[in-house]
Amino acid sequence: MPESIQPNAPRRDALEELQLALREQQVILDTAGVGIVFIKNRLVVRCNQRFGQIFGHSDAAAILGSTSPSLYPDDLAAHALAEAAYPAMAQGLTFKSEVLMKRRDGSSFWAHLTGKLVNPADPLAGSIWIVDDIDEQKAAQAQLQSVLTEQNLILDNAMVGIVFLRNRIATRCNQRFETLLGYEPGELQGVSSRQWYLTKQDWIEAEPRWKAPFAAGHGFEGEIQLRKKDGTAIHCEVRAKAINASDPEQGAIWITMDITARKTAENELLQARADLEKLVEVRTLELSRTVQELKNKAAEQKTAEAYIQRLAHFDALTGLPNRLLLNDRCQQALSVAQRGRQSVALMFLDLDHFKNVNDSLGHRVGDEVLVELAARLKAAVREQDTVSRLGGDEFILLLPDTDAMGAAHLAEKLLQTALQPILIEQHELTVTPSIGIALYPKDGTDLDTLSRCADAAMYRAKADGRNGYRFYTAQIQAHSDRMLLLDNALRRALERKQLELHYQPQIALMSGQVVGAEALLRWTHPELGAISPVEFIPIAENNGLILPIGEWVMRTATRQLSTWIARGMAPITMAVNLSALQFRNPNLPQLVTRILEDAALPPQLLEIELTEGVAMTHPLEAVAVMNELHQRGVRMAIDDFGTGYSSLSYLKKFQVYKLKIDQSFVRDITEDPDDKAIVGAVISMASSLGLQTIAEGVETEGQLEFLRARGCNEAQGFYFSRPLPTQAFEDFVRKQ
Ligand SMILES: Nc1nc2c(ncn2[C@@H]2O[C@@H]3COP(=O)(O)O[C@H]4[C@@H](O)[C@H](n5cnc6c(=O)[nH]c(N)nc65)O[C@@H]4COP(=O)(O)O[C@H]3[C@H]2O)c(=O)[nH]1
Repeated sequence: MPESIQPNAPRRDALEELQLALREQQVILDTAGVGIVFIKNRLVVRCNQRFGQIFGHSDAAAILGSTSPSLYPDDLAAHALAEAAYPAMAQGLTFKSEVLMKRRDGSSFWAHLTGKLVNPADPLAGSIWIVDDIDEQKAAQAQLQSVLTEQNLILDNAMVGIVFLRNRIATRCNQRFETLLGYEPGELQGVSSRQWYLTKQDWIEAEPRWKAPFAAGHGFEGEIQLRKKDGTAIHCEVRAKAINASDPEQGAIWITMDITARKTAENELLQARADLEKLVEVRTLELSRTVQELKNKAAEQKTAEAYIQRLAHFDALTGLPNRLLLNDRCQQALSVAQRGRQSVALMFLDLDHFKNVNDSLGHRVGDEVLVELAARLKAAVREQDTVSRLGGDEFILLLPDTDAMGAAHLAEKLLQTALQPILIEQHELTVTPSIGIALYPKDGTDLDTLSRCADAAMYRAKADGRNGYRFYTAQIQAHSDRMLLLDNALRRALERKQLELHYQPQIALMSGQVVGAEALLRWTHPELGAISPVEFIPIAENNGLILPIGEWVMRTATRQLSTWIARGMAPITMAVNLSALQFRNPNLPQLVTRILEDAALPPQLLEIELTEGVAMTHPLEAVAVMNELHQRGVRMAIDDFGTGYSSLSYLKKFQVYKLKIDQSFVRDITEDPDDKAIVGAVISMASSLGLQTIAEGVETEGQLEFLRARGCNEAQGFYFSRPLPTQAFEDFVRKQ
């Protein structure tokens, strides 16, 4: 603004110099970045272009003449400035201040004012003011300030600990960081971060962990354990970043969170999970054990059920079907046969004298014989046939679609098969079966009837000499019907007093005197009449009735003898037959003693007759029982001697008193040289063993003479007398 500043110098040179100086000054003023104004008498007297621009004038001249208060927002502000500035300026000082000023459009702006009086000694000479528009700078400052304030606010209220570290020294931190580590406000200022590491080693080792990411411009994140002021350790999660990656000297900001509680919770959670896993493992193990146990139980149960099923349907010893299964199969076979008009054969097979095997060799050997026989029977039949075992040595074979010829053929085959020796341990055994056959529909249409028929036929086969087979016939039917009838009738015979004893005299051959009586059982049925003991004794032995009947016989006979003696008869012996079943009763010796005591009879007057078979089946036990009876004074006789096969060695051991020569030898002794030889040998052998002999079935004088000549001690038979009723016997004795 050269035209704005008019020089006033009188001298030309000086004037020119002045003008030059003024021009220079004007250039300075015009190019100055700040507004410069000369105020006099509160009026803008002169100013540079910039001043005008600052106040909103495009031309500085436009502002000339304006009052200085108009440059301020209001008079009050103008007055306050004047109050502040003029006293200092009056002292020649430069006044500096930042004040709010007003532009032409009325808007305020911040300006930096520098003022000086032209002549401090004369304030009216005016003043020079330099106005620097610092509004933008001010705004920026304010903005910065507000940002800083916000930052501080954030810093102070942050929920995480924040620390600024430079060269690992805390330059600043928020309160959270201090409380996190248990320090008072300001305590950590300027403190090395070593302070909050657990050990120096930790602190040293931590450095490379964050240095590398910082250098790469990355942040660092990690979990570290820090130490509180009181020494306790806390778990912290830290995130850090260099303030300026390219200048590590500027330090880094570290954000720290106490995650001890979380960590503890996590650890607890981990522990809980581990515990849970362990528990689950244990439970799983327990469960799997339980499952296994259940499986085992189920398997056991299945096995048990299968076993029960087997037991229910199969014979445990041989594995053959039992009666239950046989019933089933028989029903099926019969209904098939009925539809197809076929014949079915039912075969009963029973081993002859099997009891002897059991009795002499023991049940184990007996069992093995049965197992072997079962296998042979099974191998001999067709697949559709059923071989079953009812128990003991009884087998039933069900043969579907088999007629008489087929059954006979198979029976022959079975007899041959059974005949093959069976080797058990050191024993070579041969068993023979007796077979009875019944046919559907001829003999019966149901299992029960067919069974009865086959059973009866089997008994026929046994009666006919064993080791053979018989078909069921009408004759057998009649026989088996009678057996059944007798069986039933015998059950009531004792109580109905249908039994009676007859006595057959036994004669001493030297003196001809009656020295004994054999008690022989008689059964007279009201309808059936007299029934021979030969017929009913086997039935009684079979159904067990022989025990009470036998006891009755012994009691009656001994009592009778006692009565006779009481009536004056010379004492004789009373021979009583004893069945195998009675002999096997372990209480026999006591029973005999009791009976003798009851009858008040001396024991030596009782003679117990045992058949050879009875004594020989269990020789050792027989010896024991006989010893016992012998010790009690009872005498024993071996009945039917010669029909069996007594071992001489046992004979010596038995406490036998007498041998009774069977009537089958006596019958023909007058003619048959063999019988003569046998009877002669028996008598001399008995004599050499110190045994008495009695011959039974003596019918003729010739027989008697032979026996007497050979030294037989006694005899009985029709030649002397038939068995007699009580009174008749008494009469017989008296008459002799
Ligand atoms: N041919 C012929 N026979 C003669 C002669 N003398 C006697 N007898 C008969 O021969 C049998 C002898 O009896 P046993 O051999 O013990 O044979 C007896 C015996 O084994 C059995 N018995 C009879 N009574 C009893 C008894 O009370 N208990 C037992 N367990 N069995 C008995 O019945 C079988 C038959 O008895 P019984 O019919 O009384 O037949 C008797 C008898 O009457 C004779 O000169 N010639």
